[in-house]
Parts: sequence; C-alpha cells; structure tokens
Amino acid sequence: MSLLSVRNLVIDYAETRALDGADLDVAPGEKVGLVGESGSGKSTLGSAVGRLLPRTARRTGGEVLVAGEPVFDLPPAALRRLRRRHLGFVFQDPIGSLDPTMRVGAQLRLVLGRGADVNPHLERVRLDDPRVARAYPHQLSGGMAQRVAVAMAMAASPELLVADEPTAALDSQVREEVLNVVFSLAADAGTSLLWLSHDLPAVARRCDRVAVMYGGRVVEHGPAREVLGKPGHPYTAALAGSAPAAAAHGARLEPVPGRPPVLTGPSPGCAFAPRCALAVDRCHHERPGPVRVRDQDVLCHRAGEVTA
Ligand SMILES: Nc1ncnc2c1ncn2[C@@H]1O[C@H](COP(=O)(O)OP(=O)(O)OP(=O)(O)O)[C@@H](O)[C@H]1O
Repeated sequence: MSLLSVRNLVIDYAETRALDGADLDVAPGEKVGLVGESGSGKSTLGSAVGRLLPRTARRTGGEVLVAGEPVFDLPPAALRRLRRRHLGFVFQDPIGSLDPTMRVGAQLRLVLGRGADVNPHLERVRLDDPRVARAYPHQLSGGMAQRVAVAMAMAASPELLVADEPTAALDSQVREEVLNVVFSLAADAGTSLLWLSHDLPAVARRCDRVAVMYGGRVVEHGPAREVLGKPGHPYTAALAGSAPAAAAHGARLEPVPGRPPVLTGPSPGCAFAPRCALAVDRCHHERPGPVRVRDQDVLCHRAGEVTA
C-alpha cells in the first residue's frame, strides 16, 4: 500500500500550468528522489503533498492521497491533523524557515509541547552544544539552522518527510553532513523520504527509487540506480549524461540544448518532443501513456529505445 499516492495531478498558477498530470507513489519506509531541471514542477509537487501551495495555485484535476486520505478534499481541521500525524517538511532556506524572533529551544517546544526536553532532539541532529537551544536563528550557521529545521520536522516522527532541496544553500562539506543526518534519522524512525534534488549521483547513492520530472509530469519512475544508470526515457538519458561531476557539486543541471517548456495548458503531446533526438511525428501531438521498461515506468512513445 502506498503511503503517498499522487494521481494525475494538475496544478495551475494563473496562466502557468506547473503540473500537467503528475503521478507518484511512495511506499512506507521508501526513500524517493525527485529530480528534473528547474521549472519541471518538483517544488509544486512537493508542496502539494501537504496542500502547502501558494494562494495563487489552483488544483485543476487529480488528487493526492496521504495514508489513503484525499489531501485536497479535507476540511481545515482534518488537514491540520493529517499534516501533524503523517507529514514533515524541510525547505531550501534554513534560516528563513525558522522564526527569527524565537530562540531555537522555544521553537522546538512549539512542536514537542511545553516543558519538553529539547536536548535529545538537538543531539539527534548532531547539535550537542547546549548553547544552540538558547540561540536565535540568525546566530546559527546555515548548516546548523538546517539541522534545527530537520529536528523540528522529525520531532513527531512523521511517516513521510518532504525535503525540498534542503542543502541547496549550503556548501559541499556541510551538505553531506546535513544529508547524513536526514537519511539516518529517517532510517531510524522508518520515515519515508521524498527528496527534491538536483544532485543525481547523490540520489543514485542514497535513494531506493527516483522519479524524474519534465514539463509537470513524472516521465520516468523506478529503482534509482537502474533509472539513472540505464534510462528508459530520452529525457532521463540527457539529464543523467549531463556533467555528472558538476552535478555532484550541486551545480544546476543544463542537460540538453534548448529550454524546458513553460506550459499554459495541457501539453498536446510529449513536452520533451521539441528537444528530443528520438522524436517522431506522434510525439508532438499524442500524449504518451505509461510504458513498462525493465523495472521502470516511462512516459514515452519510444520508451526503451534509448541507447547510451
Ligand atoms: N508562485 C508561483 N507563481 C507562478 N508560477 C509559479 C510559481 N511557482 C512556480 N511557478 C511556475 O510553475 C512551474 C513549476 O515550478 P516549480 O517551482 O514547481 O519547479 P521546480 O522543478 O521546483 O524548479 P526549481 O528546481 O527551480 O525549484 C514553473 O514554470 C514555474 O515558473
């Protein structure tokens, strides 16, 4: 049974179509990487999991189920309960995600309950110095602030943690430390992880599965090493073949010539067709449905024809 199930989700921001029929499943305890170029819809999908989208966003179709509950159809109190029981979130900007006017300990107690001992929670994210609990967020380094944010998100042992590029603002040494904390806490608690990332080698190393987004859809989904090592979709092949050394250092990926699409409605065919070396006529006007290639689900009319 899936803990998270996203079905044919369509999200619009005014004229922009950010998700164009996205599908995704995360099983209990599974670590899933969500990758794709800037603008492919990763953050929109990650935020939609908790219905944390900006006010300008509109769900035009599809649904999100968390532990079987339809997130977009719940009344406010039930939604708050679902978030509290099942979900944790960590975002890109560690200091911005904390309240600048409250000491770290006081913020953690908002989650844990008044009078709770915050020190074990800080120690779990390898912040052993007792001064951290008395500090204000601006007194922390980016890496420390992100570890506090992780401690808060994991305090209630959520079933699913959505981490939206939690290390994008950190330098490479600190990035590894924060990721180690996130993955080891999630493993200890049996928490599933949906990790939005640009770092393909790290996703291949750390995740069970990967979902590759393009033009607001998950165009390939399957075991991480297989998908990134032997892609079934031409877009995954382009992404995986693009400067892996640069990707390892967190650079933004620039995989193929041309620009990703900015959709204003449903893509008439495959959104990748204008940039795809394998595209044939039908790719431009017929939306591809899922095709099974080895252990991978691929949205492509020419799935499996990709060669290294
Ligand atoms: N608040 C917003 N208002 C209007 N358009 C938005 C908003 N947020 C995202 N978009 C648009 O929706 C599409 C998907 O954006 P999204 O941020 O989900 O992609 P992303 O893959 O997370 O990108 P990045 O890796 O840069 O964070 C893009 O075309 C983007 O410009």
